[in-house]
Amino acid sequence: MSLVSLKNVNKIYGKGSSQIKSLDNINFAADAGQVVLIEGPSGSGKSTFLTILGALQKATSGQVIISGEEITAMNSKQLDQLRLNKIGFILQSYALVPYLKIREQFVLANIIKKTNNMQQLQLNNLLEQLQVNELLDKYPKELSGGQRQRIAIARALYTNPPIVLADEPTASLDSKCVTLVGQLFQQFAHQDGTLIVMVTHDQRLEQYADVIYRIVDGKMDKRID
Ligand SMILES: Nc1ncnc2c1ncn2[C@@H]1O[C@H](COP(=O)(O)OP(=O)(O)OP(=O)(O)O)[C@@H](O)[C@H]1O
Repeated sequence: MSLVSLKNVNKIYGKGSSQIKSLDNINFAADAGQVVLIEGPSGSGKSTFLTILGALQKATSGQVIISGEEITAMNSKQLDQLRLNKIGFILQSYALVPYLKIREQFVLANIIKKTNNMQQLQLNNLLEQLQVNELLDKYPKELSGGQRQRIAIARALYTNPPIVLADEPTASLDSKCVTLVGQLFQQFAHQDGTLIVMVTHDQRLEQYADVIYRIVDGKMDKRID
């Protein structure tokens, strides 16, 4: 069984004449251990797709199945638990807490999700691999966009989620860092069985993907398998 799947999913924003069909009958499935890339032009529905796949918002119709559970009927508490235990998010906004030093961002993640997080040594290795290990005593505002982005990636991976959903994870990164992140995603997927789903404009990430889909005007096609 697939780790995540969407069946006949539609998403309509707005009402009446101002309606926008952001997702149009999407069928999608992905397995543990895959790096999946979703590309498409601006406004094509990529972020909408990712937020529905991550149970951050509901589809207008269709089924969303995460780890064998159909989420449509879940209440907000159940959805919170599902997201906490199963999904690591890498969002465009980075979602770092502005008044916490970088090391405290990880302490906070450990307070929110208490079990199955990385040991200190694993975290140190991860931060070193992403070349952000010297930044632990800084605040987010003292970092560049690319440094913040790599911290957000480390924080998402820190809790060992079976599913990582990434929205434009390399938008602020130079090519050297794209290589680091691409290799890291492959390592987590192929060695640890993590499912990585990323939506992006960044063609530099294509070489690290096992499967590539394209969304145009809310419709999804598989491009490379
Ligand atoms: N909350 C919302 N309310 C109304 N319309 C929305 C909302 N979110 C997205 N849309 C619309 O849905 C469509 C798809 O948007 P979405 O953000 O998913 O695209 P995208 O491919 O991620 O774009 P980008 O690459 O620019 O981030 C767009 O027409 C957008 O304007």
